[in-house]
Amino acid sequence: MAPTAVEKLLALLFWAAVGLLFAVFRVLSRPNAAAPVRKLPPVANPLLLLSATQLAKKIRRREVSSVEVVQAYIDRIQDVNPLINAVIKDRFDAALQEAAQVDKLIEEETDGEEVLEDRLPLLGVPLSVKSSYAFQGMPFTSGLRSRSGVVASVDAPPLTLLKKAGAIPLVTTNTSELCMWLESHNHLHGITNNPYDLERIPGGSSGGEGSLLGAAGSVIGVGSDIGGSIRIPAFFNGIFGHKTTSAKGVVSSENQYPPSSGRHKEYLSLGPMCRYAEDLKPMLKIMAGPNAHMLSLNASVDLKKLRFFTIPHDSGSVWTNAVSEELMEVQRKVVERLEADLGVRVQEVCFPELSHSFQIWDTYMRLPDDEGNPPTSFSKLMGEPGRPAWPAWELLKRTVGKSDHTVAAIGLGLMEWTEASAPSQSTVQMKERLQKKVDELLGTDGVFLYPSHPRVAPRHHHPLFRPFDFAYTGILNTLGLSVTQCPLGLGEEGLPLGVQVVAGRLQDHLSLEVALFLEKAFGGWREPGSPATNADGAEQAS
Ligand SMILES: CCCCCCCC/C=C\CCCCCCCC(N)=O
Repeated sequence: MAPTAVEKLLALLFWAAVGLLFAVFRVLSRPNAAAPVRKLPPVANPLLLLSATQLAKKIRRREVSSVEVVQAYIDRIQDVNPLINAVIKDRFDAALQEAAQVDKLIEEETDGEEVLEDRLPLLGVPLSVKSSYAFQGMPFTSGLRSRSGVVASVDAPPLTLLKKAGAIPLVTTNTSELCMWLESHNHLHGITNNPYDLERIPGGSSGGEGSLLGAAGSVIGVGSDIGGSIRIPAFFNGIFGHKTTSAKGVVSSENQYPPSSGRHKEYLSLGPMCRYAEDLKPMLKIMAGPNAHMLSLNASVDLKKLRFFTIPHDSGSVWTNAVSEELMEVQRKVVERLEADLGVRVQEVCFPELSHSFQIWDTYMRLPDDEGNPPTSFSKLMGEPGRPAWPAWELLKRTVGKSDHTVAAIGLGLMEWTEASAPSQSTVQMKERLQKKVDELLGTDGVFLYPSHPRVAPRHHHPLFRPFDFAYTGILNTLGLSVTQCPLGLGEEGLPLGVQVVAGRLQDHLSLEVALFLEKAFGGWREPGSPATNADGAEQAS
């Protein structure tokens, strides 16, 4: 699968042009060295350091009231949001009223704690919601200026299920424009910052969720992922995120904006994002509702009996950056811990087809659905009803600061013009070969480790100059696998490290179990802004 001479030449020209543009960007956007470095305030309230599972238990036992927990999160959001800009809109007053009703219900409950746990497992626990989910009464904009003022009139099904389980939504959070970029920036709600370094990106498209969770402004949240939109923000913000097996609607993707079309329904996965690994499984169980049985979430998993593999990189794509040494090193440490603690052998494997991850993802994203309906074009989604946007015109307008769209969205619109009308047969064959190899490797008891991204959280706008690095996550959507993004401590610059834990289709219980192990072994989420975390830049990964 070595690149052809033509591909090498194209890549050379592309990277030379990008290098030039980047040099110009650096000159124009030189940071003000004299500006004080702003940091998040440390977490003062110990309630913010408990998992949703523990909070729900304490609320049920009346050791703490739901009002106290909700108020603690409101206070934290008010402290951190001016720095991270993760929240689009809050509903604090309504949430406090709902929390008071929860406390009253518990006060009057006579059926006992277990019945309550069974019926309402998240009773009284605060929740944050990505704004691509319809959330009744809240903005439903997907970062599009033309949708300013659009308010959802219903709840998306997974949100309905979480509310039914007793969770109390506090806020809706920012995304990239049309949820299709790895930086959460749009010209309606602004730019969201990474809580570990405000000059860096929180990832996207569920970047508002990632940032707020990383900042301890939320304990559980929900995201969506068609190319990495749960896992990239989970990685950059040091939290857990689960991309559910992509099998048409295990977790319903109804009432999302943009709505999925073409093959997107098959690759879009909705799933939980959270700070504590023990919340992943209960959340997913709730979000999947009647389909939860498809994921074997109740099956017990003996990690010692699993087969483990590690894939250190994408076999040398000419379009992605090389995986940094600190990320390679932390993945090696995971291998060592698995081998030492579980007595398993972790085998290194390599799939040359991964070097074409971007081409495979891109090709399959453009395919029609089973009825032959192609996906809605990006330019159409960018425009207004009946009036698609003209990306070239938008680019001209952007140069004079007059476009409603971000450079990333305009770039994606322009890229559509370069696409051939028929998919490349060699790419389709390559994907089929890769799918077969991966399915055989994983079976129903295999798990592999794969880098989440080649680098830790980049500085704002830098992904424009490395647009294909998301292929490390995107390829796993096309392959339809279950993937849990796990944090692994902080690296040299005080930024979160992590890895993707990948299991076969519908084997979500396996990657979720490995996440619990890795949280114990590596310490899970670390508080940004705490003196312990920030001493000399970082607490190193164990
Ligand atoms: C200047 C803009 C660059 C244009 C070229 C872009 C080429 C890359 C193509 C697609 C990037 C998609 C990024 C997807 C990130 C996650 C999406 C998701 N919702 O899961």
